[in-house]
Amino acid sequence: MIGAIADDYTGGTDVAVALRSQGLRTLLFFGVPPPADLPGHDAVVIALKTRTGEPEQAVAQSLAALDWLRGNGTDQVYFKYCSTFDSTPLGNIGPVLDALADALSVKTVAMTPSSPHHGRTQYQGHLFVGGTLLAESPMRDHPVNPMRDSYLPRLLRAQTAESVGVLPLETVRNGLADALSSANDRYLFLDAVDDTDLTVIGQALRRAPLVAGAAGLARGLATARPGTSGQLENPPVTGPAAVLSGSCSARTLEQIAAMIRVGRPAYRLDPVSQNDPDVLAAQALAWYDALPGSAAPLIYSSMGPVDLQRTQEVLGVEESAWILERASGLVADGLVRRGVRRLIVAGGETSGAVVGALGVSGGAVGAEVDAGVPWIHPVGRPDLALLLKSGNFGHVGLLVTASREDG
Ligand SMILES: Nc1ncnc2c1ncn2[C@@H]1O[C@H](COP(=O)(O)OP(=O)(O)OP(=O)(O)O)[C@@H](O)[C@H]1O
Ligand SMILES: O=C(O)[C@@H](O)C(=O)CO
Repeated sequence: MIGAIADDYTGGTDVAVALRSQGLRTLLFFGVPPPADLPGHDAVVIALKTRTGEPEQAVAQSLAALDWLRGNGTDQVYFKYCSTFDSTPLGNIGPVLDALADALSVKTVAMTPSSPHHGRTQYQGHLFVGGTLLAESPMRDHPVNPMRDSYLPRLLRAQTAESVGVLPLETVRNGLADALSSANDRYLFLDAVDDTDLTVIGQALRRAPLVAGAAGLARGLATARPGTSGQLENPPVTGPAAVLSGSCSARTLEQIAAMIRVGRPAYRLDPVSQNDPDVLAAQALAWYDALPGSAAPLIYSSMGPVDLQRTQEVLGVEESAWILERASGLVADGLVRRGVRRLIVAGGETSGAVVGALGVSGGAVGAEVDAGVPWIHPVGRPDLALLLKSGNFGHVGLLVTASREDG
């Protein structure tokens, strides 16, 4: 069984749907699950909220997830980080990898954030986003972890004392097995620019106890698994929809503009004018209560880099994120109590706050609305569906279409 540990919640849904797409019956948990009788499955994803915050906590939670996975029949652990390698010089990818590799006594961990389905590719150790170097993509303005370098070994070396190397594309395509067996580096970034590369890598790594990367390599590993056995099915959920966004990623901003363009009611959470998250949330819910129509509304704090910098100068990066994440959780809870049945959330951290506030411990992976964006059917809540959208995922009209009455 493949057991994946994802460092954020939207990353968890992304890797879960990648495994599912290759026929693996996949269970998704938010946080380390309690002991339970699980339905038949071929893969488990434990989504954590460890991308940002203290490295010690990220390590402790990842090791707890590892213990759970080993106790539940996992023969291959996959550490899922972001396809744009979201992290800072303090971590948390390096510290978590060090801890997992030590715990599993692994000499070399092969990895790549390449995920061609999402337009991410690795060439000569450099990460590209839609053909643009990472550091020249909109990720350079990310609110919490701006990515200002594109060379993966340098990014990881800042986070670990272990050695880091690259397998160039030519070696991946001609001589991968030899290169892997003679590798001396603790971490090895494998170039991959298309799905065939990832399938070949997945085959070569099918017995590796620990592999890391984004959804692309998880898909490659899944293709190497024999005897897959169908899907866990969930009927579609109907009922009122709402969109909640804390993502400031470029694609989310375009999706929000599309919501506003088609005339959806929209309410902006502004932490500068109100820095008490409870009041901020109460005001948004009062606005929702006064809405006349039935069109799914948008509640958002998303803003472009210039406005964002201004907010962060006033409140600080962590404080503004904390206010908005707490407010988003309260708003989500209030919306569901008011009858929202399809809740669409943009942003990984924001999704973490929402899932926590709703007390959702996990769910089945349902229909994929767009690459890496599946509906999640929370355990014990057959009347509720969540769409947790990674910041840069989805077509421009995704928020509009997913929240339509027939979405
Ligand atoms: N107006 C704002 N001012 C300051 N911080 C904000 C604002 N809006 C959102 N944030 C914070 O920015 C962070 C956005 O991260 P989040 O993970 O939710 O989105 P993302 O990075 O676009 O998504 P993903 O991680 O899926 O790529 C959150 O912590 C959120 O609270
Ligand atoms: O890999 C990605 O880009 C996403 O799954 C993600 O991690 C978003 O937070």
